[in-house]
Amino acid sequence: YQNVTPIQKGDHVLILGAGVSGLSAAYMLQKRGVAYTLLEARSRTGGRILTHTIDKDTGLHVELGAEWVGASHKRLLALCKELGLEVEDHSFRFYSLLQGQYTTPDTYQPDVAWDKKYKGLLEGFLTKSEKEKKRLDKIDWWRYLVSQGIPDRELEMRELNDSTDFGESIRNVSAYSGISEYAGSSANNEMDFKIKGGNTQLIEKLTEKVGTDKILKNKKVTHVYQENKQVRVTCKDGTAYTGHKLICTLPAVAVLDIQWNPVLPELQIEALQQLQYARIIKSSVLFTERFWKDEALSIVSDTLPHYFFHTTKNQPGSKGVLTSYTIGDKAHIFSRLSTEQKISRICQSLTPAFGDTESLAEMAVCYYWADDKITQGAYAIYDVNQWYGIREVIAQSFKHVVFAGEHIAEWQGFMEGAIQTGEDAALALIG
Ligand SMILES: Cc1cc2nc3c(=O)[nH]c(=O)nc-3n(C[C@H](O)[C@H](O)[C@H](O)COP(=O)(O)OP(=O)(O)OC[C@H]3O[C@@H](n4cnc5c(N)ncnc54)[C@H](O)[C@@H]3O)c2cc1C
Repeated sequence: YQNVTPIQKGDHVLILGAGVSGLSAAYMLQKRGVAYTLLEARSRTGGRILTHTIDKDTGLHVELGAEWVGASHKRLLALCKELGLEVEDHSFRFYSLLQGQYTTPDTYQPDVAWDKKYKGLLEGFLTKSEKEKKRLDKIDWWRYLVSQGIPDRELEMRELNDSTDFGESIRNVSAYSGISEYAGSSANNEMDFKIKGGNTQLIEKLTEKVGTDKILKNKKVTHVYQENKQVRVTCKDGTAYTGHKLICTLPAVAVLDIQWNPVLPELQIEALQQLQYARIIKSSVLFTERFWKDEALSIVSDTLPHYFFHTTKNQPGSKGVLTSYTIGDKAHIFSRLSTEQKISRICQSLTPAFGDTESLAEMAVCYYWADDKITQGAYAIYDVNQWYGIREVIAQSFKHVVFAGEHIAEWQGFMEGAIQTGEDAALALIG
């Protein structure tokens, strides 16, 4: 946030988007006594944090958006503490289901020599120069691993595991993005905790602090006019709001959807157009019993539903929910099935592990983020040449406007990154 002119006493800040980034920005401004208004297109706050009660009788809930709080996510953890929210263990054991063969974690035999080499590559990354990091950004993660001699079976596992993290094949991920993610992550790869009662608790607490009267819902901003000393926005419903500065936390497609006057710099528009968002569908199936027995069950598979985990771990009762987390091309194909077909497909995929379970499935709730009209994807994915090529350009402030959000953060793709950029944008304006 260089070259940002700070606000003056009495100035008013407009914040576009009441996801966790916009709410964190507002909370920071509120603590510093700065006036603000949040404008949110949806009829709810939270954006890509979306807890859903799947079974009203038992209160079992699932996360349709962000799931895990990582052990390295210091700002998120500090915010939870400050707001009196408890985080609970949400880590899993990894089973695998490959070519119809079900394998328990204790029987999986990693390739010892490759394991050692891989650990060395991650450690080595931490001392790499900027020049070397930029070089890594020029090739994809898959090709980089091949160039380092990864055995075929390990490559297959990395593709299945890492594509779950990135939401697309690792051929669409720059080697810089891949290695920096794993070199900087906790032992559980940031799949450590979740907020007790659901991640939406964070949104509710932030909303309380920020003030419901300051958050205007159903306000889809369509135009941003920047004048000499102020910024004016108009919304789809014809209403208009004025401020002295603006924090824009919208995902790339939503930024491009706005008519900017004056227009955004051409390079920034091109960069926003190049940024892809991962195709992810989460399908949560409610079962009448937890036939999988292991509360910490998760299964990496080569089947269409891709990755399964026991979402209701730590939630009481005999009923339970398995969520399938399907990515990329698979997500698109899976999303086009009816809910009944999705349940069947999930149960069929699990047959080698548990036999016929379809009669135990009560219902399912599915959310395909690529079909979300506002985000058009789950989270940003930085392809070859993009981390160093376009991220900074997208993040560049423009007159009275400062940008924030998951897609431009160091902890990109995580709640942590959304919070960090929201807070930092507010601090940059405060000066
Ligand atoms: C399937 C999935 C799984 C995930 N898993 C994890 C995880 O395990 N751990 C983790 O930490 N993170 C995870 N994430 C990422 C995390 O959800 C995001 O990083 C974070 O919630 C993004 O917050 P944000 O405020 O930047 O964006 P958003 O939450 O998208 O907020 C932007 C807001 O802007 C609003 N908006 C858009 N256009 C306009 C407009 N024109 N006018 C007004 N408002 C507008 C939107 O409605 C939205 O509310 C996951 C995300 C998804 C989708």
